[in-house]
Amino acid sequence: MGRVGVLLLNLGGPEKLEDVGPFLFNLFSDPEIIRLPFPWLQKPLAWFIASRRTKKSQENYRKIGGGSPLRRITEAQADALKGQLQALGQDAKIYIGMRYWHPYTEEAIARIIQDGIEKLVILPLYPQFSISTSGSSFRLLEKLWQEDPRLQQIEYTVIPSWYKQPGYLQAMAELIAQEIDQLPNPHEAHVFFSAHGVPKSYVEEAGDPYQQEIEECTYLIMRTLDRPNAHTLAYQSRVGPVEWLQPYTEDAIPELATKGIKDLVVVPISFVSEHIETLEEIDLEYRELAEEAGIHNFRRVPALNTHPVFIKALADLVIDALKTPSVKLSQVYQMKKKVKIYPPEAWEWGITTSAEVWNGRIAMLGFIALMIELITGRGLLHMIGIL
Ligand SMILES: C=CC1=C(C)c2cc3[nH]c(cc4nc(cc5[nH]c(cc1n2)c(C)c5CCC(=O)O)C(CCC(=O)O)=C4C)c(C)c3C=C
Ligand SMILES: [Fe+2]
Ligand SMILES: [Fe+2]
Repeated sequence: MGRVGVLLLNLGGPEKLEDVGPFLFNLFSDPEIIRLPFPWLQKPLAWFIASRRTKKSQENYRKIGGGSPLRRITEAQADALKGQLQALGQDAKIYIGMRYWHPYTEEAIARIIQDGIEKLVILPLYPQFSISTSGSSFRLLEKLWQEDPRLQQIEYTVIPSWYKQPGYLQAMAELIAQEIDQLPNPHEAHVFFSAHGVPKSYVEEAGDPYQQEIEECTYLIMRTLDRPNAHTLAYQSRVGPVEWLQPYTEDAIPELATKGIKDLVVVPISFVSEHIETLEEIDLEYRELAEEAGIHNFRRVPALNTHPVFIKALADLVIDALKTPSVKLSQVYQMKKKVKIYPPEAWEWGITTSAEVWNGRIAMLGFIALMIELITGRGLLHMIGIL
């Protein structure tokens, strides 16, 4: 085998408070995060939503130490994975490609080319597939592949999702068992899975397999845990006015309290690293909500981070992927076959590489100037006689 690389895909997070605004702009510029019927609206709307959200989001990042720990944790996972692969006799270079912040996917790809990688495994750090997460990174990669003939020389394979991997299930079950056993009445603990939500239309209209994969994953973890405890699945972190997957975590917690539940073990299920939604939303907001509702024993299961059983699971995934026939980026959407691409024409125009963010800002300024001109009846276009 030639030179082997592993590309870990992740979301990225603002490292400092001043990164929050541009990070949110990148996120909302993604047509897989806000699906609009008119692609030209994407950038102006991204700017509008990002600027309205920045202050609130900064306050949350301030509460967890002034920035996201995601880069640091992902780098630690990459180091641990490299070591584990080496122990299994597989040399590989590990690359980190974030979707919305540094180190960007484009930077990782540039280094993969520079290093002369001949065989590449593409591994998203999301156990379950969603259009809005792994799907978005795969689309970006597809675009980069189409644009660069040097990438077409690389033999690559994609791991679309891996929530059934036994080592992953084992590591999750171990962490849950540890928390249950620290409660005064372990058998009464209610295991509360809190998944990151997505808009309901993603599942019902666009065919996102995310909900189904989350439900199956929850079932498999409970089976691996093999305890008689009751469990619930709910969805957290809703953004915007549309309906998201239900039940919402913030409704499900008080409802469990009304049923007399006093001991809760909260399991973040859709993400493998600590991030703002575990450290702020669950640890601060939901804990307070539970306390007010009368749930006094509230424990949160830590994210996997560099849990050795989890790192071994990632290494096994890589080694298996190198042995089996390759999966192409264009096949992923066929495999997740219910997924409809919406709107189709958005992909001609809409993919936002982080390098294009400046174009977006210029487009946004142009749009604002046009709006001002249409409202006031004065401006450049009137001066040159177009309006
Ligand atoms: C599997 C995990 C995730 C899914 C699914 C997901 C969908 C999704 N997210 C937003 C909007 C936001 N996400 C934000 C941060 C964020 N999201 C995830 C994971 C998933 N998102 C992570 C790990 C993080 C945080 C990284 C970190 O900094 O630690 C944010 C920014 C934070 C905030 O302002 O609250 C937004 C906004 C949408 C709209 C969406 C599905 C369409
Ligand atoms: Fe998110
Ligand atoms: Fe979120």
